[in-house]
Amino acid sequence: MLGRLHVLTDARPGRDAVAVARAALAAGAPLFQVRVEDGVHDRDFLDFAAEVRALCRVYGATCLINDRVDIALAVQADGVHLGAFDLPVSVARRLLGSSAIIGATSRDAAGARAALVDGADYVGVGPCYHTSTKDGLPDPIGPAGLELAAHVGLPAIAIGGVTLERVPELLEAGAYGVAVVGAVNSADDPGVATKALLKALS
Ligand SMILES: Cc1ncc(COP(=O)(O)OP(=O)(O)O)c(N)n1
Ligand SMILES: Cc1nc(C(=O)O)sc1CCOP(=O)(O)O
Ligand SMILES: [Mg+2]
Repeated sequence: MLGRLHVLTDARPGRDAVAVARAALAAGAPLFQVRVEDGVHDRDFLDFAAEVRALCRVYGATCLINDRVDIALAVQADGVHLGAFDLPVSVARRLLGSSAIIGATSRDAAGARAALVDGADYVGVGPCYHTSTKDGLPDPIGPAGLELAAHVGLPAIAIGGVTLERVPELLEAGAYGVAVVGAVNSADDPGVATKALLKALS
């Protein structure tokens, strides 16, 4: 079953993303998405992904790779998350096979319907709120925008500015789950933050 809490790695310089991953996984995070900053060398992405993938195995969690089908194959991840500028879902499916988990970013209902037709397993819908984690995003769609994309037949994972306090309104709008960077990676205690998010999602 697809996890309801997707924790994305925060590999910005100066952060110990692996320590955060270990704490979140130990606290029960069911799914990690390995995401690195633009410009990271392939070799470094590969090594980091292999480390997180190995940790996910220890804790029985799902491991997805952001953007990169080749790295997912190389570390035997469970799947990938793909956006508008990444490989199409259909190509990733051909390369990864039917059992791979493939997520697609959707910004509206039309995008979510396209992801469904393309064979995605879930849609990452956002930005739901303002986020300081990523630049260049369109205006936030809010719970109302999420609601439109969450009812096309694929599990919707709300992303962008998701906090513990916002989880109830996102679930109310039809989210299957949430994806977070800051809410876990910038928390004083990533394990405690993970547990609180899981409780809110249950
Ligand atoms: C769950 C989830 N939803 C959306 C995204 C964003 O993906 P994308 O649009 O490809 O942007 P980058 O993350 O690659 O910068 C995501 N990663 N995860
Ligand atoms: C990686 C990413 N993609 C988004 C999108 O809307 O496509 S928002 C986002 C960053 C999410 O970080 P935080 O939980 O700290 O707001
Ligand atoms: Mg992408």
